[in-house]
Parts: sequence; C-alpha cells; structure tokens
Amino acid sequence: MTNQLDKLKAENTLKNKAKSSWLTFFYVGTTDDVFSEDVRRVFIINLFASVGVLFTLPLGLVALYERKPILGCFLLLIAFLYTVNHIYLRRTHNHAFSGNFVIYPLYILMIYLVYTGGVKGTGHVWIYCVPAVSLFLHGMKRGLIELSFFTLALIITMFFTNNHFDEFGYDPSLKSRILFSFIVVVFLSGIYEYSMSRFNQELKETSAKLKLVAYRDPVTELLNRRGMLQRLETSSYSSFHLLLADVDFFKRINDEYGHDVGDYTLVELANLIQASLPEKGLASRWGGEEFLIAVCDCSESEAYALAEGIRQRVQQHEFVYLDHRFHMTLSFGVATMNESTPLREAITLADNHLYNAKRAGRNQTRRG
Ligand SMILES: Nc1nc2c(ncn2[C@@H]2O[C@H](COP(=O)(O)OP(=O)(O)OP(=O)(O)O)[C@@H](O)[C@H]2O)c(=O)[nH]1
Repeated sequence: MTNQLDKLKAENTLKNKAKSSWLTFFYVGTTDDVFSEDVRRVFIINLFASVGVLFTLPLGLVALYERKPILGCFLLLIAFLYTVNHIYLRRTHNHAFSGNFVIYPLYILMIYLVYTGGVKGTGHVWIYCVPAVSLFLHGMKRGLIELSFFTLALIITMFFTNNHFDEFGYDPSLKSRILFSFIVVVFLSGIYEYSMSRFNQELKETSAKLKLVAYRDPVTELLNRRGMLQRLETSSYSSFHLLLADVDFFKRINDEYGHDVGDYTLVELANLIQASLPEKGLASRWGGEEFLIAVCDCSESEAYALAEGIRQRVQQHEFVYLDHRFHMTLSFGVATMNESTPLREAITLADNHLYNAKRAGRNQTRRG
C-alpha cells in the first residue's frame, strides 16, 4: 500500500515537473503573473511559433521533395525565423518586436500560397489561421486594421491577378466563398479576442482588488500584518530596524467616546506615523492598536531617534473628533534584524522591548 502511494506520488511529481517545464517553455520563464497582458502575448507568440515550426518544417521538406524550391525554401525560412524568434523572446521578453517576426512573414506566406496554390492547389486552406493570430498578437484595433489590409490583398490576389487558381479546376464561385468564409472567421475571432481581453481585464482588476484587501488594512490603509511580513520577507536588505509601537490606554478611548472615535484615532495615528517616515521607511498596522515600522540605511541610534521623534509628535498632537478633544501617547520597542537576528526573532525582540516600555510606565521607547 505504502509502495503504491509512493509510486503515485513520484508519478505526480514527474507529471507536475513535465507540466511546469512545458509551461516554462511557452511562457519563457515568465509564469509568475499569468494575468498580465504581456505574459499572455509572450505565451501566444511562442505557442503559435512552435506550432508554426511543426507545420512549416515538414511541409517545407515535402515541397522541396516535390520539386517546389521556392515554396520549400519559403516554408523552411519561416521555420527558421520562428525558431530564432523563440530564442530572441527567451532572451529579451520583447513580445512587441517578436510578434512582428511571427505575423508579417505569415501574411506574406499566405498571400503567396493563395497566389501559387501551394501544394496541389491547397494553399488557400491555411489562410483561416491568420485572423486569430493577428488579433491575438496585435489586439483588436491594430489586428482589425491589418486584417482589412490582408483581406484587400486577398481580394486583389484572387480576383485581379493572373494567379494560378484556375489551373486546379476549381469552381469560379469558390473564390468568393473563400473570401466570405474568411471574413466570417475574422468576425468570430474578433468576438473571441474582445471577450477574452475583457475577461482578462476583469480578472486582473479583481486580482488587484483581492491583493489590496489581503495586504492592506481597510481602516488606516496601511499595510496589514500579512502585507508587512511579505514585504519584509522579500526585502533585498539584509539588515533593517523594526520599531513596534502600541497605543497607550487605547481601550479608554473606545470606552469613553465610542468605537468610531477609536477608529478615527487609529487613522490619525497612521497619518502621523506616515508623515514622520524617512524615504525608505515602511509602516504597517500590525494588530489592533499596534503599528510596526521598518527602516533601513540608518544606524540603530537613528532608528531609536526616529521612534522617539514619532512618540513626541504623537504626544504633542491634539486629536479632535466632533466636540471631543484629547491626547494620546505611544510606547515603542526597537530591535534590529540582521544576519545574526532573523526577522521573526527581531520582531519578538521588539515586542519584548515594547513590553518593557509598557511596564516602565508607557509613553517611552525601549531597545536592547
Ligand atoms: N476602535 C477600534 N478599537 C480597536 C480596534 N482594534 C482593537 N481595538 C481596541 O483596542 C483596545 C486594546 O486594548 P488593550 O489591549 O487593553 O490595551 P490598551 O487599552 O491600549 O492598554 P495598554 O496597551 O496596556 O496601554 C481594545 O479595546 C480593542 O477593542 C479597531 O480597529 N478599532
């Protein structure tokens, strides 16, 4: 039984690995934000270019074998261009330029196929992939403009040039059927692209809103505990100072004036703290009436001085809410996070120092 479970687990891990390397190939390593329009375009270009190589390479070889050197070389050139395109995209992630690499050779190839008839007069059957690729790569506006020009080129090639279409014994009405069915595909692809980009936009907005709710405190609009931890844990700084502040006797404000005044006090305190922060300082609402501040690029004494500055500023500030006027004070605990003191340990230290500040009578700053 355990053996079977282990086997199943190993199989799943292998499957996941295969899946992620497959995705990494098409996303060229940019799978972090799959809602991003840029990432979506990179994915589509790569997917299309890869499918393109899969088709143009064997068809090019077949064309060469059937002694159609121009068509064969054209197809092989496209297979080569699409392969180079993947390498270029992988290195630069520049999808705007890379998209042109995919679409313009495709337009030319399609017109060429319609003009010459391709292999045994089947060239025109490939034009239906153009609308989807064009709209995917260039979006609605530019895609539709380019498709109008392409349709015009198609009309000229089919109806006004001495093309090879008639050589294959097709019914003359087939040309107009090809044109109309192509326009229908343009229309359907347009609808699909429009709904996809709207859906994507809404998904992005919802995701941004959810992130805001998940990482921000709605009362003070500061980062909340989760947001602050995420910022600190992913910070590129190997050392910073933590200033943990707790409002003294905050319960009395709620009890005396009500919860609304309590909320107003928290907002006012958040504003005072934000206004006192240095350029690289970060403030958060750590808990009920606790604020955690992080500062870097300064000495421990400077971090202590900052805590004292905020404490004095708050002490001198008069809080006014309707006809209520009152003063508040803060107690601070300061600690430093560095190579020898990891983040969680530094937070605990700051908390201990804050506790000492409270025990020593409040309205003061303590450090190690
Ligand atoms: N208005 C309001 N009150 C809050 C909020 N979050 C926590 N509180 C209140 O904050 C108060 C914290 O009280 P205590 O933990 O006893 O601390 P304190 O009164 O500040 O006293 P010391 O910390 O010991 O100086 C409680 O009454 C909570 O209800 C909030 O979002 N809004």
